[in-house]
Amino acid sequence: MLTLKGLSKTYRTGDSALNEVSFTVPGGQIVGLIGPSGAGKSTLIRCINRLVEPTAGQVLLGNIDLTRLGGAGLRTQRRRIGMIFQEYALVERLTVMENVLSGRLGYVPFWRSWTRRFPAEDIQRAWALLDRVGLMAHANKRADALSGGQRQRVGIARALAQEPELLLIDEPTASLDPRTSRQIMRLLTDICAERHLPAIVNIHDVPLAKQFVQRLIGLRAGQVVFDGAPQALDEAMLTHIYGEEDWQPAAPEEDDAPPEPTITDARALVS
Ligand SMILES: Nc1ncnc2c1ncn2[C@@H]1O[C@H](COP(=O)(O)OP(=O)(O)OP(=O)(O)O)[C@@H](O)[C@H]1O
Repeated sequence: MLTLKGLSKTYRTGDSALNEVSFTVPGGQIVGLIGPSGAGKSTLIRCINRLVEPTAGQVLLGNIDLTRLGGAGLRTQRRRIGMIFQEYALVERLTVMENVLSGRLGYVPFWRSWTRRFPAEDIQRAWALLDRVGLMAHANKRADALSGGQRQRVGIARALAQEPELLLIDEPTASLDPRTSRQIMRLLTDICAERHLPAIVNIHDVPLAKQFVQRLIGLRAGQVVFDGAPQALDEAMLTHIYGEEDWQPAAPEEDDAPPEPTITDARALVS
């Protein structure tokens, strides 16, 4: 379980990016984080894994407050957080298997990682994960030979190889077509449920988020202005969160159906 208590961040420039953000994400739940550009979504994700130093507040993973840690303690606790990125962040010249195993690097002694000698149980775990994400047949391919959807599957398997207790997912589908985006969101929600993992997904595509997550949190100017089920997120609330900014993604190409003929068109056909 992840709990944020009064999390705030003011950058040195004076920009107040987060203002007293508090919420809890129980195991198995994916929260979709939405909001206009500059609302503080990336800052929130980065304050959780301490890539950005919060100005105030607590980040509790289980019962450990990550904001109090530094040095080795922080490094150890960061292993508990799996990250999944928009641009996958794979090592292109390494194989799929090697990329997945790199999720274990925080656990193996330096000399082993340097010689890429991973313990047998790590390799077994990596095979099981590749099976789960549907990439068994691609284990020995180089990452740069994969499609976008396959790369994101590697990114997911790598994050899981870490055996995380929390997933932070940043725009996982922003580089993917609509169909692949739905497959990736389905895989993520299934995996979180199976493993009882809490997750936060920063997502621009509100309709896609509404389709797959059980809970949405809307940020506006660093504050939580919506926290609830997708069904409760109506047009009025979306306008409140986004103001003038458009929350609709571009019309998906594959769903482009020919326009329904109007009555006038139909008459023209029979005349
Ligand atoms: N390194 C930084 N230094 C100073 N201000 C920053 C920094 N990073 C972000 N900000 C400011 O903090 C606020 C929140 O930015 P953030 O990137 O978290 O928003 P976001 O919701 O992720 O936006 P987007 O959807 O465009 O990525 C903005 O006002 C931004 O200008």
